[in-house]
Amino acid sequence: MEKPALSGQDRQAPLVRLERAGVSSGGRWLVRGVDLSVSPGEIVTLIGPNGSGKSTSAKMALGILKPSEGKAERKPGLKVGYVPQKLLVDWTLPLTVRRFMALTVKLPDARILAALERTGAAHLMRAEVRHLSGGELQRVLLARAIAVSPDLLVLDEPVQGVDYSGEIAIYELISRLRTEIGCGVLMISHDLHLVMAATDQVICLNGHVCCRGTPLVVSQSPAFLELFGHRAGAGIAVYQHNHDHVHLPDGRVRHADGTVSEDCAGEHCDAPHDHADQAHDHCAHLDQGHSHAHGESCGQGHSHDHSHHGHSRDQSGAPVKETADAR
Ligand SMILES: Nc1ncnc2c1ncn2[C@@H]1O[C@H](COP(=O)(O)OP(=O)(O)OP(=O)(O)O)[C@@H](O)[C@H]1O
Repeated sequence: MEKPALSGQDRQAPLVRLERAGVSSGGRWLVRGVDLSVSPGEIVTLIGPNGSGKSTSAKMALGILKPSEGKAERKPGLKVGYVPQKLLVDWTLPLTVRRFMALTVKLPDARILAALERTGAAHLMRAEVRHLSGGELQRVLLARAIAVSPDLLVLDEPVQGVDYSGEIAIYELISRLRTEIGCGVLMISHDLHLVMAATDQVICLNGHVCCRGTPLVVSQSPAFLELFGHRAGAGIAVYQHNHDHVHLPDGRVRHADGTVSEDCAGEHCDAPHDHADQAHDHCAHLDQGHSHAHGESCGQGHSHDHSHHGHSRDQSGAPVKETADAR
């Protein structure tokens, strides 16, 4: 494994950086020419079809795979929390969440509980892992990843086996964890239908970097549309909330059309909170698992334009298969 080369105390320095990195195996390139960096507090999402090199790129970033060409650099002493795509667990054996959390890293119960509390899974501490639902398992895996107080979270398909509303809740959770912990996040998403708007950068792979940018830029990029078809571009939902009014410091309200009034009566907003962010990523009620159609009021005291729609997913019902927890 190569040595981390990033010089390190600057908090804004990238936690991890790939430069023109590629891996070849058995005489063929698995992925090539990958440039990416993740800084503290930043979320970078890798998308792309099956076999496009997402996991391979993440493994180069983690140091599990050494690039055959290009560079992979990590901040010295980098602590990584990893949610792998697949787990090596014998599901015929009883295994409680508590034991599972401490399988690869020795963790005191208090730390396990605190991590589970952060992901809304404290009540599952004594549950058997094999009995967890898809969403519960992902919360437990996230808890296990954050229990090591990571600088960087690497999440390989963190919403697999999770239904639509649960998927939004998990994205909300990841976004909140990033803010609370201040870690960087490198996320792999196979799902092209719902990309978290909190993502600072989406990198679309297809054996090489096909396009990159903000979620909206990528969803409209000709390379993305060519790769996935125009239907994917039309169906992709960037999960964001576009508030339709802004509460001004003097208490008045500026509406989407630029007019200003004394209040926001008629806009389903009885909570005088700040709506100034036009695409923020937090809406606590979504953690309770419900969702809204585009432009629909959430009925939770303020009005949103919820842009998550056009979604479908393959529900295998068997979120965890086998192999390779590289933590
Ligand atoms: N250890 C390996 N040896 C040889 N080939 C590999 C190895 N790991 C992955 N590959 C191949 O490399 C390519 C990229 O695989 P990778 O797992 O990175 O894709 P991915 O985008 O994460 O796919 P998926 O969405 O299906 O998980 C695939 O063609 C895969 O078969």
